[in-house]
Amino acid sequence: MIHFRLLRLAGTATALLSAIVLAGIALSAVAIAQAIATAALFTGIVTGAALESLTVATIVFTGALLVRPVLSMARELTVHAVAGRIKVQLRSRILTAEITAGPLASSTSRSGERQSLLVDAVENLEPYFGRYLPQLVVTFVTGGSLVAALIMIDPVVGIVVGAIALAVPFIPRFWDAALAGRGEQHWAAYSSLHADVVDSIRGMPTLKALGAVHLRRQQLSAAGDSLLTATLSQLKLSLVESGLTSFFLVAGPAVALLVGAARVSSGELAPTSLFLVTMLSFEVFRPFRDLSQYWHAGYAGVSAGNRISALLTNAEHAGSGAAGGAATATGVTAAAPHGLTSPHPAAHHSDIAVRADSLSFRYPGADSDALHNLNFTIPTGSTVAIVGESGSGKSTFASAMLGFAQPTTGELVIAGASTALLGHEGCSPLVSLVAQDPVLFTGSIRHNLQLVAPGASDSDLSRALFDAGAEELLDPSRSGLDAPVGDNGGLLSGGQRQRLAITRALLRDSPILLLDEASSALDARRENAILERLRETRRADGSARTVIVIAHRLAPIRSADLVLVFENGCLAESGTYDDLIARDGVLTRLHAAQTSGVLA
Ligand SMILES: Nc1ncnc2c1ncn2[C@@H]1O[C@H](COP(=O)(O)OP(=O)(O)OP(=O)(O)O)[C@@H](O)[C@H]1O
Repeated sequence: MIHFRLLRLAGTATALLSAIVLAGIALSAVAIAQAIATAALFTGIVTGAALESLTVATIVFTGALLVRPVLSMARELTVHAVAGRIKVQLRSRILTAEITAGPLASSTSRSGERQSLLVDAVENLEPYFGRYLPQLVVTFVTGGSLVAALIMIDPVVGIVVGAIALAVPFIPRFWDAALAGRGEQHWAAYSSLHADVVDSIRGMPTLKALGAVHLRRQQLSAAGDSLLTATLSQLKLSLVESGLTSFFLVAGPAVALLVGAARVSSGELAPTSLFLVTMLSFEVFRPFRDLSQYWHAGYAGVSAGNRISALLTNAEHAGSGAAGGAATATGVTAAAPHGLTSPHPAAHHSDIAVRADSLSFRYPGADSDALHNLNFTIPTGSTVAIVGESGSGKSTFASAMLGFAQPTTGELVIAGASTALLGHEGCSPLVSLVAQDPVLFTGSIRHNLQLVAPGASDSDLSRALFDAGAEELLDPSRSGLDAPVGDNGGLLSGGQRQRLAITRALLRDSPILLLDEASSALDARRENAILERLRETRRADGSARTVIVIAHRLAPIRSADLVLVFENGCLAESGTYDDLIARDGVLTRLHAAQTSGVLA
């Protein structure tokens, strides 16, 4: 089972795999030399040869005895070095793929499943690359050479041994498909259980609050049973395979001995050659025996490798769209295909921060657009509010701003450059997103802030906390910047978490700050005060920052320079709050619904 797709996963370590193969072949060569010396010694003893004539055989035998452990150690070290390198490379490729694919791709798969792919699937590939694959090559090289040698000594014994040796790896190929299928089932059951456990741990407070712990326990227990069934079903088939392989491995040398003895009695093989033929026959099957220990690693590696390959291939496809003709936001230009707006050196200083030009976006597999034919401009330095009912496309627009949701048709231009050309890599320095439920990392306030601004001084951090209205976090009685935030900010209130996330975004100093319900945990008065402060803050170079606020609540949008009202993915209306309310359109309806309590 050499899968070339899997070989590609080994990346630059493929060449190093040959070092393991060479060490394996060297070990086999030493074992063969030892076998030949043993045969010579036996023959010498049986025929009563002079001791001096056995000196060479004795030296070879002893030398092989000493060299074998050294070579074994060298091979083990190479296996660990190569496998370690492959794992590091693969994990880094998977993480890069995850980052490139962005939140849209991850929203269609479970985080626990992705976690088991990153940890367990990569771990499963270690024995595949480090043991199974090199041993496969060693087995065919040494087994094939020995059978050829046996044929030269005695064609009949050689052909019989060759035929049995061929049966060992080929007979199991009849149920390859069944084993691969069960391997897939096993992996699916394993990763699903893993994902359920991750979900349960993450959602434990919710499960307890809902009184659903018992039900969840039952579901986990059922998932555990499915995994057990899948494991046993795979194990049964593996055991049949191992049994058959073991039979051939024992029968092979025995048959060689019988055939050799028959050839001796018929006078076609010298009795003294029988020792050599028997010893060499044992050596033909020794690498097969080693290989049979790694059958399981082979199947497990193929199932894991297939999943990793699929993920990487999907990411490459997804990435090729965004990265096609990509240019960095630093002004490196590329030819703009299909008339897209290409980045230019003045991109950061454009008067227009954002321009949607007949922008439409449809999620893969959806039957309607999440964003439909949007046309508007957002001037640089302005504060803009995007409002709309739930599901109207506000967060999808935020994904488009970050280069994750690439326009299905039309164009989204940020600071003079098309997001299709910028890709996520290019959009990221231009747009800092703060989501409603931001992720904080275990550690101190300083640790979370310096994640984006490693060189920022304490006064920079304090100013940013002030600008985000989070100055109470500097309270010395709470250890100030060194105060721990807890697991995902568990030691902070919802509003403090959100303001710390806004501070983090401010420290990135990007031209556009995008707040997606980022202050929803605050009361309206405080939310307004923070937005006012954000309007006043300047970037490090003194230029005005464009602030885009996605809001459910109407209170924070009253003072916005421009309000964009989304409805079913379309731009229903736009203007200042007062103009729109005076127009008595969609915003008025939203306003009325909110004040009457229909909308939250
Ligand atoms: N990952 C996704 N895959 C498929 N469809 C999606 C995905 N995310 C959102 N949608 C759909 O796209 C439409 C717009 O969703 P979006 O999240 O942008 O709305 P929203 O205005 O931000 O809503 P809310 O105010 O509730 O957050 C909805 O119909 C939603 O069901």
